[in-house]
Amino acid sequence: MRVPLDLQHHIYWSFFCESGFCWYSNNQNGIFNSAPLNFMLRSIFNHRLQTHLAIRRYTKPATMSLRAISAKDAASLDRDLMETGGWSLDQLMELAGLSVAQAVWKLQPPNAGANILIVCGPGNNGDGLVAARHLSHFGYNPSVYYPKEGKNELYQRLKTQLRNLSIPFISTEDFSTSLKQSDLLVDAIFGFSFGGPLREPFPSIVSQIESATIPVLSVDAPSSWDIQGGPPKEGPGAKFMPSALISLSAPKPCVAFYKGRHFIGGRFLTKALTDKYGLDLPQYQGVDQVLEIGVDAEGKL
Ligand SMILES: NC(=O)C1=CN([C@@H]2O[C@H](COP(=O)(O)OP(=O)(O)OC[C@H]3O[C@@H](n4cnc5c(N)ncnc54)[C@H](OP(=O)(O)O)[C@@H]3O)[C@@H](O)[C@H]2O)[C@H](O)CC1
Ligand SMILES: [K+]
Repeated sequence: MRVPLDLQHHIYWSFFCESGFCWYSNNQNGIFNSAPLNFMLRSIFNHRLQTHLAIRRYTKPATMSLRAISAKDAASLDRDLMETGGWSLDQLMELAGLSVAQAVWKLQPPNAGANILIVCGPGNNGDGLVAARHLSHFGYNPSVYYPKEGKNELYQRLKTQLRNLSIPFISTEDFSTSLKQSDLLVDAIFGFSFGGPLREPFPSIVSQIESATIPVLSVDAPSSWDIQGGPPKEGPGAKFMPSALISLSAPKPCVAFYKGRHFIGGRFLTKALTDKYGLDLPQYQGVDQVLEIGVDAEGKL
């Protein structure tokens, strides 16, 4: 959500003054050691600091926080959508994947780096497969690493669609080279059904992503993180902090451990459903399938 220009001016000015206040505070034994000057500067900086804090409060809605949904409720919400809401899994994954592709665009339009590596997992977090198709149509050069394929025939159809667009599938041998040659990585390995320590072949994959120097966008949760408890205490993923995260439908509790840019996607919820699960209905703008939000999700868990 955009902050109006005049407000931005105030924010920059108050930030400047706040920085000045810190600089001034660190220089009290230097040129600012006269008592009247000291008092005058402190008043000015305090006034500006208060203005800054007031503006921060005023701008809070610009980085709105949305209530989080537990893994159990997220699975139940998906069942509601499909069993009583008239949705099919294909449709939900299509919109989820489209929002992932739009988040990539917002992070990095193709002219800023078009080589996108998408790592897909065996479950529905593989909506990265859908994102790969949209990214190709958006003008990117996506490639997909799909080390353990899911059993659902839907994934085979998605693979066919990607092959028909000549989107390359990367082999395990080529993964580390491909990682070095890419401009951004989409982590679509595990979402809200991940649990327990990583099983093969994922420990080494997560380790490589964790130490990658390119930006990473994680889908629904940083893969290897416990959905409730955040990063593992040790081992692969313990230091994994993707530069961006897109939560689908609603943030998951592990967002409390996350620092970085945060988007919400999956523009298919109704007010009745968000009310049932105690969630917020994101205020998407125009035709956008994705909305940037803050990271301080408030829990209803
Ligand atoms: N409403 C929405 O917002 C929608 C979100 N979608 C996306 O779907 C995922 C949830 O998909 P789901 O299939 O339930 O689960 P995951 O993709 O998170 O993971 C399941 C697979 O992961 C394997 N797994 C689990 N833990 C481990 C582990 N420790 N090590 C290795 N592998 C693991 C699991 O393997 P099993 O052997 O246990 O079966 C599964 O294969 C959600 O997060 C969104 O991204 C959809 O688009 C629908 C709408
Ligand atoms: K993920």
